[in-house]
Amino acid sequence: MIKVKLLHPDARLPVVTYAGSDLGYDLFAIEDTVLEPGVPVKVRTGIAIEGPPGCGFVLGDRSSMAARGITYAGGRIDAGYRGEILVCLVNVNQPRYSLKTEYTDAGVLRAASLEVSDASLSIRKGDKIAQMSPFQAMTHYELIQVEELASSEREGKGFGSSGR
Ligand SMILES: O=c1ccn([C@H]2C[C@H](O)[C@@H](COP(=O)(O)OP(=O)(O)OP(=O)(O)O)O2)c(=O)[nH]1
Repeated sequence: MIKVKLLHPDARLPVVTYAGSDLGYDLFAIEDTVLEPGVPVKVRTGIAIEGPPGCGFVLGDRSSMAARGITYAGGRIDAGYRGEILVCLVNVNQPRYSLKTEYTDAGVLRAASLEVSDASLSIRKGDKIAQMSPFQAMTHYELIQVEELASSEREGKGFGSSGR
C-alpha cells in the first residue's frame, strides 16, 4: 500500500490507468506554471507519500510531455522523505531567431531588428506532469574498499564500446 497525504486543497491522488502494467502513477500540478526555455522549474504536486518499508520512488517524464520538449530533472524520492513532492521540469525547446532588414531603394540598410519566437510552454493546474515509479532502496549494502574486482565479460568497456 502507498499512503498519500494531501497537503493542499487542490492536490489530487496520483492515478494509474492500467494498474500492474503501467510503470508509473501520474502526478498532477497544483499550480499554473510557465516554462521558459532551458530554465528548470519546481512544480508543486501538493502531496507527500509513504510507500512500504524501504520503498522510494523514481520520477520520470510522461512521454507525451517529452514529445512537446518538456523533460524531467532530479527525480529521486527517498523512502524516508515525507515532504511535498516537487516535480522539476525543463523546457528544452529553443527560441528561433530571425533577422528582419529594411533597405532603401538605393540598397542601403535602413533598419534591422532581431525577432525571437516565444518558446515558452505552459503547465496548468490539474495537468499531469510526471510519472512516479516505486523503487526499492538497496542502499543498506555496506561499501568496502578492495584491491581487485571479479572479472567479467565486459570488463572496463563502456561509452559506446558495443557500437552505435
Ligand atoms: O525531483 C525531485 C527530487 C527530490 N525531491 C525530494 C525527495 C527527495 O527525497 C529529496 C532529496 O532529493 P535528493 O536526495 O535527490 O536531493 P539532494 O540535493 O541530494 O538533497 P539531500 O542533500 O537532502 O539528499 O527531495 C523531490 O521532491 N523531487
